[in-house]
Amino acid sequence: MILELDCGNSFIKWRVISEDGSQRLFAGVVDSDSALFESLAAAPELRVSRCRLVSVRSDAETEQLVVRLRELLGVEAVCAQSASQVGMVRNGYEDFRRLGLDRWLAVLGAYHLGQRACLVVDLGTAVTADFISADGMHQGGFICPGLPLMRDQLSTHTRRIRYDRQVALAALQELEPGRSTAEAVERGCVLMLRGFVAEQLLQARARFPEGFEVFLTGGDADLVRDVVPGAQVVTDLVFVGLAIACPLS
Ligand SMILES: Nc1ncnc2c1ncn2[C@@H]1O[C@H](COP(=O)(O)OP(=O)(O)OP(=O)(O)O)[C@@H](O)[C@H]1O
Ligand SMILES: CC(C)(CO)[C@@H](O)C(=O)NCCC(=O)O
Ligand SMILES: [K+]
Repeated sequence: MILELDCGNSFIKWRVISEDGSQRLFAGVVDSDSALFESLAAAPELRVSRCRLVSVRSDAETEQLVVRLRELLGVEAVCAQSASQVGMVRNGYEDFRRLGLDRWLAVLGAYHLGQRACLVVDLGTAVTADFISADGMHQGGFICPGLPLMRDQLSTHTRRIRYDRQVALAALQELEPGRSTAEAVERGCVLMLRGFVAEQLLQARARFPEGFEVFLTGGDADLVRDVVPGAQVVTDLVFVGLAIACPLS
């Protein structure tokens, strides 16, 4: 079994796939290294033989996780590294090492699945958009705060924006002007995301008149999916790229 980890800024997405990669055996989302090991301990008949991971955390945090994987599971994790090119796909950053590895892997995954020009939007702690031309050139992208950061900033920097998490979930049943703080903030922030995605779509249309594929990923992808009819929501997009960047044989 192969353990795959996508270590984001707030959560670790993990999954266990079969040796040949054809089956997804276990999967989960956790908020800490220790929660990860608890989840793995609870997976019945888990036998991890190999491991690959991508991390946008600090080198020290990533190294600490690699050490614990070695100690607790006896596996040597292979970590995705920056590259200026993988296959046809070329990194468009001035300094390719600066492009977030989750973005780079999502770009690799999208181009592999789409086989033509692509727009990739990843909606997590941060929201990112990346453009790839039909011949595999990454043209750069955009970064902005994601939903959790927008909410937090509003409550941190105001006195009276306060509401209950449960109320917040109910507020997103529709997007009419809010009639409570929870509705006003939750819907306002979702509309920011949707506006961002709509703008990326306009840019992609202008850049790629021959047509393009849109990929949405990240925990909040469902909140914007209907902004882009025809978009593919690929929850595992980073893992698709991880398998390309870190082949294990
Ligand atoms: N099962 C889940 N656990 C945690 N968050 C979830 C879950 N399902 C949806 N979400 C949403 O996903 C968002 C977090 O996204 P995601 O897990 O893609 O990113 P992250 O690890 O926080 O950040 P990033 O990978 O961008 O650094 C939260 O805003 C939350 O609302
Ligand atoms: C933008 C995030 C936080 C998204 O997870 C990550 O890709 C990252 O830390 N990137 C480094 C900065 C950059 O991509 O330019
Ligand atoms: K991410």
